[in-house]
Amino acid sequence: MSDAEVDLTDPVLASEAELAFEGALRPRSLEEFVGQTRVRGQLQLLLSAAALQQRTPDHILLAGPPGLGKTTLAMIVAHEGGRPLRMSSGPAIQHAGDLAAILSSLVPGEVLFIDEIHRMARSAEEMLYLAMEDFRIDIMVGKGAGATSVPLDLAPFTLVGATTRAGLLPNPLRDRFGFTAHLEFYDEAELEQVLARAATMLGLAIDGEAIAEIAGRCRGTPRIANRLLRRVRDYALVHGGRADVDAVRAALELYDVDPLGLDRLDRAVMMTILTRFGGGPVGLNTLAVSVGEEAETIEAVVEPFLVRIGLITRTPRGRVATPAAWRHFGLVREGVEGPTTLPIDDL
Ligand SMILES: Nc1ncnc2c1ncn2[C@@H]1O[C@H](COP(=O)(O)OP(=O)(O)OP(=O)(O)O)[C@@H](O)[C@H]1O
Ligand SMILES: [Mg+2]
Repeated sequence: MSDAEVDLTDPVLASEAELAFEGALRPRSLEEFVGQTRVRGQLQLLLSAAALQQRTPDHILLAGPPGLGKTTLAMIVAHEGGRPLRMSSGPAIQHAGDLAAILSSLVPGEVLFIDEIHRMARSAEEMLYLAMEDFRIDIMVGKGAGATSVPLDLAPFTLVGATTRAGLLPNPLRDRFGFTAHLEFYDEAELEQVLARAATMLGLAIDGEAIAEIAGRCRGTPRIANRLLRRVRDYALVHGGRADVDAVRAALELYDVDPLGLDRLDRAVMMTILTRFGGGPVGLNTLAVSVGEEAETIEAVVEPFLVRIGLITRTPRGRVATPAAWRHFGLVREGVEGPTTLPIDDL
């Protein structure tokens, strides 16, 4: 998702001012970047080796759900190497010519960030293969029988691609990245660090218990953590109280964020599987139509988190609700004996 767009699937909508603030909260170095220990180590090695040999680092693909730090890492790659950064996105590259214009104007060593790279035009994708491999493109001059292709040398650059749907990238493109980083959801301890850092930057006095409560409810996602923190700040401000655990609970209830961090769309998806399809299996497209949302959003935004917390599983025949899901929503599957509700701690 590009940072210019407001994420409509987010539990708490962001205003423009808040998007700007999100930018200000971005860690600027690998050292400041919380969590993703594995990816951080891998990136560190790749960047240090390139620096030692004084060459441009290999191309990097960053894959994972929205809000886990892909754009942030792309900026860090440029910043750590002291390289200029050019930002573009798949949807902005609808013709090979759009890409040729960008590639031919890169300066040596520049980092080219293409967000949502899976949404780039096919013709541009093919141009990119050659550019990534040989730092060269072929430009077509003229039309019809008289058309000729003219090779154009490019400055060496590092491509950083980001995608929420690595599976949609054609193999030839995926294979040309020297390294693919799969970003994972953050655990609660890491999210607490993200929140503590953001609270300091916001000048918000908040206690550890309140931070832990938010960390447990932000879908393993730093972007959501930062947004929920701002809603808690608002709540404390308006009610003239402290940003304590009561303020967190009240604010998050107001914004429909449940104790597991599920937002309205997550719950709509779960309730559809549970009540309309008897727990599944249900196919992705059927599910998307039933909740009135794009299949891509369900697959990239909603599903990874529901799978991760064990509420659904993906099977070849479709999505299936787990026993934990029936319990969380206090429902009983038809034909199955059992208690109607269990405390959430049992999940
Ligand atoms: N590891 C981290 N440590 C601290 N803050 C982080 C971290 N990762 C992300 N953030 C915060 O979360 C926000 C969202 O991160 P970012 O924009 O990089 O996500 P993204 O993966 O590019 O999302 P999208 O797929 O929607 O573009 C940033 O403003 C940043 O402050
Ligand atoms: Mg991004």
